[in-house]
Amino acid sequence: MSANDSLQRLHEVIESRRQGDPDKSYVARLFHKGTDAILKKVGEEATETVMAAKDGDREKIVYEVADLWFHSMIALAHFGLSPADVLRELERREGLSGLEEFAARKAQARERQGD
Ligand SMILES: N=c1c2ncn([C@@H]3O[C@H](COP(=O)(O)OP(=O)(O)OP(=O)(O)O)[C@@H](O)[C@H]3O)c2ncn1[C@@H]1O[C@H](COP(=O)(O)O)[C@@H](O)[C@H]1O
Repeated sequence: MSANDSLQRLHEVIESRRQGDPDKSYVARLFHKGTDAILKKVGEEATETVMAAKDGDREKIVYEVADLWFHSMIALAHFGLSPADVLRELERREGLSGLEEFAARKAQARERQGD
């Protein structure tokens, strides 16, 4: 089973909870609470990831990144998106140097300011 398949399977479980019972499903509960609650969890898990990394705790980093990915996937689904959309964007960037992309973006911004 590839990483893509695992993410897609989790996405399908998340989607299946959209109209679920908030008393029986954590995902359904978060969908029910809405945008702010979902984004708050993404923020919390990102912070916890940073804290685990600052501690250099490799096991905790994996645990917190799993929480972060999971809650980010709920956020994606909430906005009608899926992991496939993110993977497509990462594939689009393949072979594109981050530094070159940054320089091109800066040049574009300078051109816009000159307009
Ligand atoms: N991968 C996960 C997953 N990761 C984390 N969590 C839950 O996310 C919650 C929030 O994590 P926290 O660390 O913040 O825990 P907390 O301290 O209880 O939360 P707070 O009080 O801080 O808000 C916890 O209750 C975790 O159990 C998850 N809950 C569900 N899944 C997947 O989603 C599927 C559907 O879950 P249900 O919707 O509950 O059926 C499951 O089968 C799993 O595959």
